[in-house]
Amino acid sequence: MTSKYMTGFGNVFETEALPGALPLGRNSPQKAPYGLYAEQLSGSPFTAPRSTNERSWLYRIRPSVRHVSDFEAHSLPLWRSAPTPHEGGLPIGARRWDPVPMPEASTTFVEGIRTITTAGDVSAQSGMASHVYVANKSMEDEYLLNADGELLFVPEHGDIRLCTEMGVIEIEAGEIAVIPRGMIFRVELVDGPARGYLCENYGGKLALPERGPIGANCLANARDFKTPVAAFEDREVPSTIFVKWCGRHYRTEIGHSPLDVVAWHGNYAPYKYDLRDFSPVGAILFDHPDPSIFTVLTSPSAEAGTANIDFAIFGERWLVGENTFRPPWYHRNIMSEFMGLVYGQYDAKEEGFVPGGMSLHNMMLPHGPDFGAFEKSSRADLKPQKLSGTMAFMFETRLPQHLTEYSAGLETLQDDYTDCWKGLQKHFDGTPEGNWD
Ligand SMILES: O=C(O)Cc1cc(O)ccc1O
Ligand SMILES: [Fe+2]
Repeated sequence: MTSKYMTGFGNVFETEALPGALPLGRNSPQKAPYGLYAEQLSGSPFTAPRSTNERSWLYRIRPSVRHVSDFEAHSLPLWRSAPTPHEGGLPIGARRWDPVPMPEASTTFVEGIRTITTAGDVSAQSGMASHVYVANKSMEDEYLLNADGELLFVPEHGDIRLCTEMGVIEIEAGEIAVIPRGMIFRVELVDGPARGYLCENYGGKLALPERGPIGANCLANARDFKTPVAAFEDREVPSTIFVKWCGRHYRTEIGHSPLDVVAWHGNYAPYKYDLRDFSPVGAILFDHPDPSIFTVLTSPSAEAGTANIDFAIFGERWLVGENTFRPPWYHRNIMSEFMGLVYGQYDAKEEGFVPGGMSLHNMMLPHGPDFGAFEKSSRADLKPQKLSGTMAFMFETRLPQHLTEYSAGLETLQDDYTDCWKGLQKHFDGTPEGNWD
């Protein structure tokens, strides 16, 4: 199956899977074409400024009150929501994990969500959660509605297909997708088991960052984002919708597929993006700029420049800085940094940080290149160097991130991570050159 997309970020789109299904000139005709029901899906308050106002009109076989109405409690103990403070024993300190093991038992995407960190408060619509998903089974006649936040998918292994109310998105490692808050969808596996990272954004919607003096081009360009065309299912089979609402899980049983939107228009919609389309702008003479230059998407908070989440990537690029220590510097940061690796090697941690693995460097806690990276880069011949075949990323938030009981107890948690800095010796000997023997 090849999905079809419309291009642009935040555009007002219109799309119909059957000719004439989209009413012309009005949103709510007395009788919508094909006997469809008209329904508005509001992603922002009605009165939000135009720049952040998001809503779509959906023309569907049944209104969603026929899909999602009677709930029973459901248990998904590993999919947690903020706040989860102080579950992980010692709450602070740098942490790194090898990949979450693939499950042996049959596991769908919903069953395979494992929360690694949470930040903020889901009911206050502020903060986020970093998850890993593992799945070896497609969701069949099963769907998810997450009222708690939009979901940013970062696949690491295995292609997945996101069948949503507003169309079908396929993504592979190197691509991302965002499913808006409240959208119903299911996840299918395209080529076997899948694993990836998931950022659940409780706060302001992910948007393109300002470019400032960079100007009108580069970084993530709006035209490279893709939103699916309308696609609907008219399938009458017993089906389950899982609902996550204020951190609790529910389920509702219905007799048909809820993916029954025949046409839609608006600017509240899912999208995908190929991270390899990102055009990095960096230091072309000296020094290592702040990683914010690699921000793909940002979830704003009410405070300017203080993101609820920045999603930044570290992909292919040239390093050309003269008389420069080229990897990231040592630092402490008021924001907290969850990192993952999709493929390749990360220049500050060539060993130990592997694809599918992850690390957490929390608010104001020190970190930086490991001993090997420091030694190598301090002594390297500074010819232009291409970092190839690599894609690391960061979910960075203004809020501290808390481990869950699950992530603190994961068998793949590296108990020797902080040893990676143990070799860093004193080079100070009172002379301006220092001692580099
Ligand atoms: O800690 C990290 O590896 C992420 C990071 C990368 C970088 O280039 C600069 C700062 C930073 O926090
Ligand atoms: Fe950092």
